Amino acid sequence: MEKDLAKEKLLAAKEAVKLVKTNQIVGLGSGSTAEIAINELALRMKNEGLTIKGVPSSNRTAELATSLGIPLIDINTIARIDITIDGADEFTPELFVLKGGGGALLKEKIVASMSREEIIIADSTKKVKTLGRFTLPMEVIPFAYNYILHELQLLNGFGKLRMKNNEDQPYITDEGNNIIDADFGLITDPAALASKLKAIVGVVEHGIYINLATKVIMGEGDSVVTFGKQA
Ligand SMILES: O=C[C@H](O)[C@H](O)[C@H](O)COP(=O)(O)O
Repeated sequence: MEKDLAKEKLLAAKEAVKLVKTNQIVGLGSGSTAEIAINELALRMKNEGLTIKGVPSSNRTAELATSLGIPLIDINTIARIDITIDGADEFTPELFVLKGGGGALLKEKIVASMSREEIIIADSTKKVKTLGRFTLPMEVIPFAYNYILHELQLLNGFGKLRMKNNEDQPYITDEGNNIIDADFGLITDPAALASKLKAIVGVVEHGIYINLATKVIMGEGDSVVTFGKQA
């Protein structure tokens, strides 16, 4: 039977949004699954009087949250975020996560790093045994992209500069950088790869999350499955 991914995303989003308490500062993720959660948050505000302040992880998310009446707070005026709900391109049951398919990984990772709880929500196609089925997005300084593409080859990887949809121009992130999508095959040692990538000059950030996600909530069929310590 074909999976109903929209339903699985909605189930995961609803479950995650139940964890949000009134007066919390809430990190707002990016991407199609996170956007469902943002809509659900707005519904709880309207129906239950939930009061929150949101920290958006992308310009697009900021626009969506504002259009739904979710008040935002400047990330540089706060020390911590109580809870963040975000999507993922892949995750493992051990809570390694790969993100950045939508190009928002840098701000998402900053928001995640400031969050006491980082809740990843996903449909069941996102669960993998080992990261690497999806290419690994990396945010890079435009001046350095060609150098970085060569350095990735020395790590037995293959990178490609992401282009804008239907255009001959490189994709530009919210922070004015480029994205390289890198293929390393299956990533059997995410920590080792992560530190090698961070050591390349010009790499701003990569999409591997290690010790950042506190819980993954996955929709599967008609129910949700939770991964993580508090599962
Ligand atoms: O840059 C994009 C983000 O990391 C997204 O959270 C990720 O790509 C998953 O997006 P979606 O929920 O649309 O599959």
